[in-house]
Amino acid sequence: MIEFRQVTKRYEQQFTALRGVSFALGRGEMAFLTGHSGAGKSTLLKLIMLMERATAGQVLVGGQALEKTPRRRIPYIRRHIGVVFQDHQLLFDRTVFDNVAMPLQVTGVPPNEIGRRVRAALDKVGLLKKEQLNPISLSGGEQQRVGIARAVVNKPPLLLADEPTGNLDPALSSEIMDLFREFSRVGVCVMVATHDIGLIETMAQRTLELSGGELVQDGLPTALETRHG
Ligand SMILES: Nc1ncnc2c1ncn2[C@@H]1O[C@H](COP(=O)(O)OP(=O)(O)OP(=O)(O)O)[C@@H](O)[C@H]1O
Repeated sequence: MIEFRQVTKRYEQQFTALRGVSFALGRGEMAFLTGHSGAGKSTLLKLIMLMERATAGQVLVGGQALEKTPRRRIPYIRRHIGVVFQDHQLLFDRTVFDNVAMPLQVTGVPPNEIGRRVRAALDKVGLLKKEQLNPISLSGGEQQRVGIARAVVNKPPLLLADEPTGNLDPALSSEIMDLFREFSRVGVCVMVATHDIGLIETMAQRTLELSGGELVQDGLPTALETRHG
């Protein structure tokens, strides 16, 4: 689903944010992406979302090499990627339902189909009963779950999350991770960028670690623990 082949990203022809990064993540696979601040995590996610382009090497999403993607195709590619942010970027002037419906409205899905799909997404994150509330009245963990419902409402084959548990306590964080794991079980490829080593260690999932723009680890977190501990 995602493949990096010797990817290098240099900003403004000088600062190298990623250097020779190679890995592949398949359909239904889940992995954490970790590393110190400035290690290149956001840059890696931006390359997948086509918010930045690689300076060298190849990024493939769904088997397609992104460097050949013309600008006009970018919105189409992005529609196949669900994104979850730390601050979840919900709109507080509309209901939970309307927040989740947004990606469908912009692509012109008919209203009764929107209702069906939004409720299916809210059901998956356990928020069906809260569809008419304003997200401001929800807890931080619930707000993050609304963000996840919005990210998956299009049924994207790929789900990216950037520090999705940054503001949550450990119990809520592991609930959110369980949700991601469920999506991966039904075939979604999930990549979660996080600083939270404690969370990674409890999850026993494949972990890609960046350091100074290089991929220094790709494996289970026991290896990470040994290196850091
Ligand atoms: N648009 C840009 N122009 C120039 N340099 C940039 C740009 N974006 C990121 N960088 C630099 O690239 C490096 C990697 O940044 P990136 O945001 O990918 O790191 P990160 O691992 O996500 O960090 P954090 O965990 O703090 O978000 C940093 O040194 C950053 O300053």
